[in-house]
Amino acid sequence: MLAQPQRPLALTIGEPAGIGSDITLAAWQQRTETNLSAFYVIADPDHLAARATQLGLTIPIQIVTPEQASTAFHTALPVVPIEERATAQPGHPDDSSADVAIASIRRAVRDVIDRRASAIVTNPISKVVLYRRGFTDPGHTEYLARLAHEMLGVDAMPVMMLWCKTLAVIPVTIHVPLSTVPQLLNTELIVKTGRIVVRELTERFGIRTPRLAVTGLNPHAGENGTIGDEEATIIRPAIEQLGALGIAVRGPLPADTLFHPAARRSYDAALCMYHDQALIPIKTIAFDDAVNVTLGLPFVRTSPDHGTAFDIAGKGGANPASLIASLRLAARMAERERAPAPAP
Ligand SMILES: NC(=O)C1=CN([C@@H]2O[C@H](COP(=O)(O)OP(=O)(O)OC[C@H]3O[C@@H](n4cnc5c(N)ncnc54)[C@H](O)[C@@H]3O)[C@@H](O)[C@H]2O)C=CC1
Ligand SMILES: NCC(=O)COP(=O)(O)O
Repeated sequence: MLAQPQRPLALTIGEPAGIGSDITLAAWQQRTETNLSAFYVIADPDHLAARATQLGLTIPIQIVTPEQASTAFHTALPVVPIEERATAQPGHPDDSSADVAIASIRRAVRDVIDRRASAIVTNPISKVVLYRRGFTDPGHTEYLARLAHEMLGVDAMPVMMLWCKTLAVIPVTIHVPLSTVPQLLNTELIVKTGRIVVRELTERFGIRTPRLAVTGLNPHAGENGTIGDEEATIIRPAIEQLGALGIAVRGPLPADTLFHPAARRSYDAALCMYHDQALIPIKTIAFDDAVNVTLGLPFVRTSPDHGTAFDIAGKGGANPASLIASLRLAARMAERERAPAPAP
């Protein structure tokens, strides 16, 4: 069977006052030397053009349908327009911000479900701006699962993974207050998360037998129960269940010694108990080009590891490397999805 031509990637604009526009323009400019697959950005074209002017860039912008994007991509930045008008100045989100960000995400999901796009790449949103508008999900990760249910009828458990070439980390609990982590952690959650990670590292990353390392929650992984008992009551039973499923898994391991180079070579992904335990190590070693991947969804979604960077938006200092890495990884994952399965 012949493979069909690759569909373009759908890129959301994110928070209009953030650096989403800056790094999108820069990524398109670097499309040849970074070997980018075609993408289109879902945005207010006038707002994007104004940002290019603010940055002193001369970049051709072409309004397209998703079907026209791959052809246009060679000579212009393809923009699929949304109805909502963005009015926010760099660094200053306004009343238009949340509606634009949400409309862009919804359109991207629609396009990937309707097979006009091969995968979704999201620019950073400002969570607090969305919350003020009544947005009830903690972030993209959970919102995309909600949209998968709303638009596709699929019940997905989304799993956040931050990935770079030498490390993959998964926060089992995500955007929750640290004080609630011990109540939210449970054996079933760790097992379900671990199973999704192993399935997707196999299917979407081509790792035949993924090796998991699981952190403890407490210092020194509880020091045999003398510094907390979550390792014994919650985490170790989860590791035993994952092991009984044939998964290569170790732990609970002290988190403070799990991320030096030699330790990192001993596993393919680290399951961590809370957000900062996972994200601090990867943002420390690879802030410029780590990628946020949502596992567990019925479509591919990646995103830069950083946020809206209001302090530098529109000023010319935004590094597009993490967005470029996100576009490249999404294209690779979508390509793997598209490849015909090997004969049994
Ligand atoms: N996927 C998403 O939508 C994400 C959204 N956020 C949101 O972003 C907002 C701001 O978050 P912060 O914690 O301030 O983190 P941030 O990543 O936006 O900024 C932290 C520091 O890194 C710098 N920085 C970030 N990206 C950069 C780039 N590409 N090039 C050069 N410098 C860069 C910023 O200028 C700032 O000094 C929050 O509202 C948060 O919710 C944060 C992470 C991911
Ligand atoms: N700290 C990572 C982050 O905030 C990304 O969240 P999401 O919007 O991708 O769910």
